[in-house]
Order: sequence, then C-alpha cells, then structure tokens
Amino acid sequence: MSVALGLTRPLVVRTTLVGDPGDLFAQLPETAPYAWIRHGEGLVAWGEAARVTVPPGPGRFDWARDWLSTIFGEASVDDDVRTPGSGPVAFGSFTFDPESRGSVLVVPQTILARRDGRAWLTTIGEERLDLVTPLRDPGRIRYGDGSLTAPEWEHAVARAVRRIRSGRLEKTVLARDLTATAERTIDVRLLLTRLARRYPDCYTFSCAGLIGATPELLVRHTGEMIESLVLAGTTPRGTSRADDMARGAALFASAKDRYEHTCAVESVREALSPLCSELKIPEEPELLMLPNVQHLASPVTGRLSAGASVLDVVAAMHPTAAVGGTPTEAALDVIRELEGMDRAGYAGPVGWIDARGDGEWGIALRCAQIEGPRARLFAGCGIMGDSDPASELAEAQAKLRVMQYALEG
Ligand SMILES: C=C(O[C@H]1C=CC=C(C(=O)O)[C@@H]1O)C(=O)O
Repeated sequence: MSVALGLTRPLVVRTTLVGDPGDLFAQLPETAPYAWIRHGEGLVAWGEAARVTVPPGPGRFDWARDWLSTIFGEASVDDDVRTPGSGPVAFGSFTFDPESRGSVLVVPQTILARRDGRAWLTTIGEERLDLVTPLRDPGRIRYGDGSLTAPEWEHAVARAVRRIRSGRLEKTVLARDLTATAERTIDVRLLLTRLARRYPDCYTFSCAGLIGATPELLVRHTGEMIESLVLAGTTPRGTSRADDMARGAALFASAKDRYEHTCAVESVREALSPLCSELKIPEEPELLMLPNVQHLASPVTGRLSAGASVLDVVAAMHPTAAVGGTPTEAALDVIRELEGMDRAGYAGPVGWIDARGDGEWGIALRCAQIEGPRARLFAGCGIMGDSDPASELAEAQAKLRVMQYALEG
C-alpha cells in the first residue's frame, strides 16, 4: 500500500464545477494518465494520491473493497457536485486470473470529468500545476509473436474444439498476444486520442499502463440502477453497406454465434439475478457495428435489491462467458492449459469507483499493456464445438488491429 509523497492521510478532497474543458485528453500530462471516456464524456485523471497492489487470490475484490472503504471513509471531502464520479475516485485494473499478480487501485490526485453538459474538477491535497507537453510519436513499430505463433495458436484452437466436442465443456475463449517495440517511449496520450477518435462508441481507458478501447461494458452503477452490455459473436466489417448488412444477417443466423452469445448472456443473468430485484435482458440480441468488427450485443438493465457497490457487482460478474466460457471452471482450465500465457489485465475488469460505490467498469478488451517503448497487445475469440481455427485467427487479427492502429495511426 502506498500514499503519494507530500500527501498525508486522511486525504483532503475538493470537487468544484468548472467551465467546459474541451477535449479531456488534451488536459493530460504525459506521466501515468488515467482515463475512462466514451463520446467525449467521462473522467481523465493524473497524479497518485494513493495506490495499492491488490494481493492475488479469490478474496481480492473483498480486499479491494475494504481498502477503498478505509481510504474513502477517512477522507475529508468537500464536494459541490455530488454526482457519480465526483469526490474521490479510484481507478482500477484487475487481472483476468485471480491468481495472477498485478491488480491495482489508484486514487488519482487530480480528476477532470464531464457528463451531460457539466464539468467538474477534483483535487486531493494541494492543487498541482502539471505541464501538458505536446504529444510525441513513438516512431516505427516492430511486431513480434507473443506466447504462441499464429499456427501454434490455431493448433490450440483445434485442441479446444476437440475438448468441447468431447463434452467436457460448451464454450471457452482463447486469446493470443503480440509484442510491439517502438523506436521511442510510447506516449499513452497519443494512443488514447487516436482510440477515442476512431472508436467513439467504445470506452477508451487507461489504468496503470493498460490502454485500450473496449466495446464491452461490464457494469455501470448509478445509485440502485445497473447497466451492462453483453457482447459475444463476431463477424468482420464488410467492404460496402450491402456487404455489412449481409454479414450482419449471417451473424444473426449463425447457430454457432447465437449459442456463443447465449452462453455469455446466461452467465450474466446467473451473476446478476441474486443481486437484483429487477433484471431486464432482451430475448434477442442486437447488432453492434464497430469500425473493425460487428458483434451480437445484449443491453442489460437491473435494479439492485441491496446496497451493493459497483465493485461488488464486478466481483459477482467476472469472468463472464464472453471472456471465460461455459461452464466457467472447465473453461478456465482449458485457457490456462492451452493459451500458454498470463493474460495479466487483458479480459479483466477495468474502470473506476467513487466513494458512493457508483462507477463504470468494462472488460479490458482491444487493449495493450504499455511499458516504455514496449507494448503487449491482446485479443481473443469465443471457441465453440464448430469453430474453425483459421476464421478464429482472422477474428483475433481484426481485434488486434485496434491497438495496432493506436500505435501506428
Ligand atoms: C475476447 C474478446 O472478445 C469477446 C467479446 C466480444 C466478442 C467475442 C467473440 O465473438 O468471440 C468475445 O467473446 C476480445 O476482443 O479479445
């Protein structure tokens, strides 16, 4: 556990309304920026008032909740705005696998936010004057294989398909990684700016070096209401509008993709039902069209029956079958055995929580872990008994293009 130098606990927090700050990313200093932005709204943050590495293990979300309730509970808060995301906020990224190291919570020192035409600034301790330097290009990018080469990964998919056909499980999700090395240190703000411009419908996020633009909202918690967007089932974008429509129609008609989607929806229903007095899940999915792929999507809404925080809901939901599989434990065993890598924060929950327990968390998809001039890019696909390894590889490549674009422009 750590508290930033020069800051004492309890944290002294002040939130005030401010004029429209314009492009939120343009306000970020280069060092360790935090972000959660969609359609130009959300939160950007910098500086660290408090930071903790969450110990791995099955109790990690409880541990995180206890740490947060100490930090937030003892803080002295002067909040003129009193809305989700005002007052002290923690950004967090949890590893996909509970046994992996690297889950982290950070309470930034400065948070700038905008929603529904209002903007506010939260500062902890003395107000900082941070220099906003121009964005820097990382130069040429060289890519390399991650844990598995493309043919090795196809082989892993084929093995997963055999497991599924043998009846041991119904669905798993296999991911692969790519490495990237730039000529210069990667300026995360440049990646965020590019991602938000090209993928405005996604949540562009940055937390402790994990950067991405995810279309999948795990949960938004506002008072007693929650929302989620379940995604599973994917087809590439077409080359024309007619081609897009034809591919979308084929995705709807595909028994494989529909069942893959049903597994993800049912895992969410199972996780949320015990927490909710009302839960609305559409009978049929809709189509979500992104610049690189189209997904089957089910928007879910619910009313919480007891005072659960957004982190409690995250704990109940993770991992959904969109990133794990069905049944969960059998799918996780296959992932651990066949992927040959530690997913780290990829496919884990990423987002923010405030002192009321409100917040927004996504599943960290279409993302990369950035460190200096190096990046590790991730993407995965739902694998069913009739999956074709070559098509799954093509789908993973299409998903990897999100971060390749962010790096190269
Ligand atoms: C696991 C990923 O996507 C999930 C979310 C949407 C669609 C998916 C699919 O169709 O396979 C995956 O379940 C990823 O992007 O790395």
